[in-house]
Amino acid sequence: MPGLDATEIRQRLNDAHLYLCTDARHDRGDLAEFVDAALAGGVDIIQLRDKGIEAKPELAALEILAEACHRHGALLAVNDRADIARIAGADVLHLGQDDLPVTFARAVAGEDIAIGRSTHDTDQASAAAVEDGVDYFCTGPCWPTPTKLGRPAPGLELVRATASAKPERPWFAIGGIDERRLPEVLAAGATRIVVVRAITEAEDPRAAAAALKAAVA
Ligand SMILES: Cc1ncc(COP(=O)(O)OP(=O)(O)O)c(N)n1
Ligand SMILES: Cc1nc(C(=O)O)sc1CCOP(=O)(O)O
Ligand SMILES: [Mg+2]
Repeated sequence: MPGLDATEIRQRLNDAHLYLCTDARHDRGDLAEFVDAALAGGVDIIQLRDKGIEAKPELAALEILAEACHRHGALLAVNDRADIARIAGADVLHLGQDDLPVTFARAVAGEDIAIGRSTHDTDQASAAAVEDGVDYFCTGPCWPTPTKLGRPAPGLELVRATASAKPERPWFAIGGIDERRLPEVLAAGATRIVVVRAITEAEDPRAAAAALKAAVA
């Protein structure tokens, strides 16, 4: 499958509103069906986030995600690992504050990939809004979340501060967001969101994604 170039990826990133992180669902064995449903519901970007997964199963899971993303016109994202992102032909690499520095990650992952940054306070968000090589950033957690245990939550105050700063780069709110809480996130000024459990744990992932997408887009 031919990959998208950097300009197309950035354009799609700019148009994206709903970003999903999922693990490889080895416990359920339904990755292909799950991602197909989430994408059919309107997810714009899917990240494989499976902490501690070995390279071979990670690449196998990414092959499933890549095929589904291609079919649905969505972006494929890899968490943490620039080498895996490059081999998998991912569109996006997501890096946290303690992950690879962006210059090293870009040297490994190549030019035709967008790089995202996690931020947890206003200094980090302001830096990510202008840092060379960064294409988008996330602010969170909006609420404490079992998906990222031990990460203190700056809450919606960080969303408000980021929205007031009017960054030129796309940015997403993350952490504890679900359909019930989404109106508060939007009222705080976010126009793009990242979710995990709101879709991965939904009985009907397609309906869950569609409800979030309708509210956020
Ligand atoms: C889209 C998106 N936003 C934030 C994160 C969190 O990244 P990080 O802080 O590096 O934590 P881990 O996910 O690696 O545990 C993310 N992965 N994706
Ligand atoms: C992976 C991750 N990163 C966060 C951050 O703030 O950077 S919050 C988070 C987990 C979000 O999961 P859920 O939607 O299940 O609450
Ligand atoms: Mg990380």
